Amino acid sequence: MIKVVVCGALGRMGTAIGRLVSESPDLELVGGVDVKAGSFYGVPVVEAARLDAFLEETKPDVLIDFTIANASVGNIKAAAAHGVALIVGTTGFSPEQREEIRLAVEGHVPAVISSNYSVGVNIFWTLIREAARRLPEGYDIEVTEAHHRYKKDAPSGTAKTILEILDEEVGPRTHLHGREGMMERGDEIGVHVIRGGDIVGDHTVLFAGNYEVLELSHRAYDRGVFASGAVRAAAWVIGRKPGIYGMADVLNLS
Ligand SMILES: NC(=O)C1=CN([C@@H]2O[C@H](COP(=O)(O)OP(=O)(O)OC[C@H]3O[C@@H](n4cnc5c(N)ncnc54)[C@H](OP(=O)(O)O)[C@@H]3O)[C@@H](O)[C@H]2O)C=CC1
Ligand SMILES: O=C(O)C1=N[C@H](C(=O)O)C[C@H](O)C1
Repeated sequence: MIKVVVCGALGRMGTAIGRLVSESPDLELVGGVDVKAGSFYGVPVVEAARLDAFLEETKPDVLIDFTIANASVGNIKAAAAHGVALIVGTTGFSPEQREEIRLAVEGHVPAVISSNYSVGVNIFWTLIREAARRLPEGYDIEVTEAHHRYKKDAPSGTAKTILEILDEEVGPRTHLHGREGMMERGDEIGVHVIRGGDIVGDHTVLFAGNYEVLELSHRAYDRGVFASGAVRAAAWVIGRKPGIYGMADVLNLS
């Protein structure tokens, strides 16, 4: 059995992941970590300050982290120091934090890090790459994302991954976050963020040319799509060489 600890256990994603791990025949949920102690699915959730001691006591094979960027970096370092494999779904990292994570992980433990664990979004990213590569010059590009009212980071991690893909395929362009007032369109990529209600996660890329618009969209209806991807990655990551992997590796898309 693969022993799993979930960081952010009492959050929206931690709860969904904990349930799937507890129901899996191949995985054993040994506990959770959150800001406050508690329990979930019959196992303890310990306070964040006890993470090191908890890893020492429970000796998990994998730690799944869906918390917040500032907390996640420390959780990743703790797991790597204990030789625990990682699945990281947290978004909103700064470039400096990404570098800290890379240094903590590379050469130490295998880690899957993805801004989106759904199968659909991972296919969506390949379609965006293909469209951006094939369309001739002259198409304007706009990226829109919508999420629930509680989401803290903006734009979403998925939207940032989309922008990375577009930059790779069409060359780096300015990312213009919203528009207001008088302005002429240049060759920027417009980025638009919507927050409201209980929207699980919508992303759209629009390529607008003369007399035609190509629009690619993905809509998640339930967090289960992210949770099941993260749990699938947890089973996959065991036994891999140390280093950073993406969900495309798990799904064999690359
Ligand atoms: N990659 C993907 O597929 C997906 C990624 N996400 C990302 O996952 C993250 C979590 O999302 P979501 O579950 O909606 O957020 P929630 O706020 O519901 O859950 C996060 C949980 O982490 C807790 N937390 C904060 N600091 C720590 C810490 N140091 N150690 C342990 N737990 C801590 C929070 O406690 P408290 O509330 O008390 O601060 C909260 O319970 C976000 O970054 C989000 O963007 C979300 C969905 C899919
Ligand atoms: O916070 C969320 O809810 C989500 N976050 C991820 C992101 O920032 O891209 C993935 C998904 O869209 C849901």
